[in-house]
Amino acid sequence: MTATAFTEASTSRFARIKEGDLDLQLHYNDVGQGKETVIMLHGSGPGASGWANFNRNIEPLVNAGYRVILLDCPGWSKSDPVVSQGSRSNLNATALKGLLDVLDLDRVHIIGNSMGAHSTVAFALENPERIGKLILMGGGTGGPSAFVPQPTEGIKLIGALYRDPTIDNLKKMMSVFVFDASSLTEELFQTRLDNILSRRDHLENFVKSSTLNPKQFPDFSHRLHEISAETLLVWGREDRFVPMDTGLRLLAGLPKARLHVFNRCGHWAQWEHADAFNRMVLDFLTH
Ligand SMILES: O=C(O)/C=C/C(=O)/C=C/C=C(\O)C(=O)O
Repeated sequence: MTATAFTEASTSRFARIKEGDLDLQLHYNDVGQGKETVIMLHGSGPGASGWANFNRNIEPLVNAGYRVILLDCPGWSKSDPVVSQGSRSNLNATALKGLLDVLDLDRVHIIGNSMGAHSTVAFALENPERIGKLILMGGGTGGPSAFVPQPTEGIKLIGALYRDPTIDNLKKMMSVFVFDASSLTEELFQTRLDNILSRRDHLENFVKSSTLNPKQFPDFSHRLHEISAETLLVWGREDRFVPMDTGLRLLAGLPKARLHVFNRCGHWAQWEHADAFNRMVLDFLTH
């Protein structure tokens, strides 16, 4: 399958899952065919989706012979709404388990971005037998930063955008999201704003969830040693959302982790440094 052969619409799928406390419809994109499957889990920004977060990363994996599945987490994009009162990392992990069972997938590699990385670690702790290799960008655990006051400026701007979804607030958030804001086009802003405004229920539920439990992403530091999977950590040196020392904490705790830090990179390494990121991921998965 080549780049022009697939689109968001042509790969769009829905699945009903009943798993733990969850009984809902999930949306996902299913691209390519292959013996090995790579799951991609997006971050928690308003209007995020698997496709929005990873559209620069699908094709190289598909061309290398992987099946790629992009899950829209509960409460995002075309998946059903949800209010999260406990750990959203674990809620997403439960949803992923439900989807893997529906799709009859025993074991998968997972690429998680920010919240998606927190959820990947939650999934790995709950389902160690279901994981191959892990790639975590800009996340993997909640918890404190030794250097940066929290909530960070980026997370505060995400909150402002959820409460007041205007183009100005979107641009404010995105301007600290990536290192080089001049790489963001008006088309990207508009697409993202359309995604945001098309699901006001998701926005309201996110605000409600954060009020019910401000700590949606628990600190897994004390359990990281339980994860035996090979793990590639990828961070932006200038990440203003989830500071780089979170990556050092993961590196110290995960027994089989290595860390790559991109210079001139914010919170969106897989998009800001897509070519280098894609090469690194393929190398990591194949060797
Ligand atoms: O609060 C956290 O630890 C996690 C924050 C995020 O997951 C933010 C992610 C933002 C995106 O990936 C996005 O596309 O908006």
